[in-house]
Amino acid sequence: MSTQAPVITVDGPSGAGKGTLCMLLAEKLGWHLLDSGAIYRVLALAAIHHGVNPDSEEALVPLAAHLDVQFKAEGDLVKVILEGEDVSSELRKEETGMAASKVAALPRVREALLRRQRAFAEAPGLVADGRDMGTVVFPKAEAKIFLDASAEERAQRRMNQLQLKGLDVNFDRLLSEIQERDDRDRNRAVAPLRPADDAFVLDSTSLNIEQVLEQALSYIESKLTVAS
Ligand SMILES: Nc1ncnc2c1ncn2[C@@H]1O[C@H](COP(=O)(O)OP(=O)(O)O)[C@@H](O)[C@H]1O
Ligand SMILES: Nc1ccn([C@@H]2O[C@H](COP(=O)(O)OP(=O)(O)O)[C@@H](O)[C@H]2O)c(=O)n1
Repeated sequence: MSTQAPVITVDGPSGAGKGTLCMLLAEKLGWHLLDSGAIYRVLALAAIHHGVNPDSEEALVPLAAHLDVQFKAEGDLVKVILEGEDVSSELRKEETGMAASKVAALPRVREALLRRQRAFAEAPGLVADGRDMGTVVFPKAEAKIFLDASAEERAQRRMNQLQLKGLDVNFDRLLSEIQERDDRDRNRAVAPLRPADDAFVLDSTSLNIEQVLEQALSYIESKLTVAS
């Protein structure tokens, strides 16, 4: 990898707080942000929109290679445009996350998306959110965080988040969906979810967002000179 810009990776399971932490870090540092999960989610939506079988690696690879997606920052929000259509709200649905974890288990699909993800590493730096940012996409990243939390805490966070959006959600169903996705992400043959050997593992189960940010920043400051 010939990346000039420094990279901070944040990997971990669904609901651990990666997106929240990455947004705060990117804002504080003035760095770019890569939400790699959104790319897998967009691909899953593209497959659904085009009637492509989400189990067919053969059919998904060309779709992944030519994915027409734009991320447009609007204030605090990022609008996701797939083939000219705003798919931002469809993207965050749990069923889209589930479909994403199925397409993400296919090795050639991951391969087809590698270059697109690495292209985000531009000056002054990149904060990258995902499952394999520190292990596969940016193995030479300057700082690597693995953000975790118990499955129950993550389901509770997701439930609060969906309720705030006015959605009617069931805790047991959310918990089992999160566990099913965890199992698929952790046990796939390629780029499984796991901490990089040199990652700082941060368990946020009993930490609030400010405490997570504080611990992440103090780790990053020990690795880089830009965060102070
Ligand atoms: N440490 C924390 N304590 C409580 N809630 C949190 C914490 N970190 C994030 N959250 C909340 O949990 C929800 C899921 O966080 P998010 O950043 O989307 O997780 P992920 O990107 O890992 O799936 C959001 O509503 C977020 O505000
Ligand atoms: N770098 C990444 C990011 C996401 N993914 C897959 O995409 C799915 C959705 O990722 P996400 O980060 O948007 O999900 P949440 O953590 O927000 O629930 C995950 O369950 C993974 O299967 C991946 O395989 N590799």
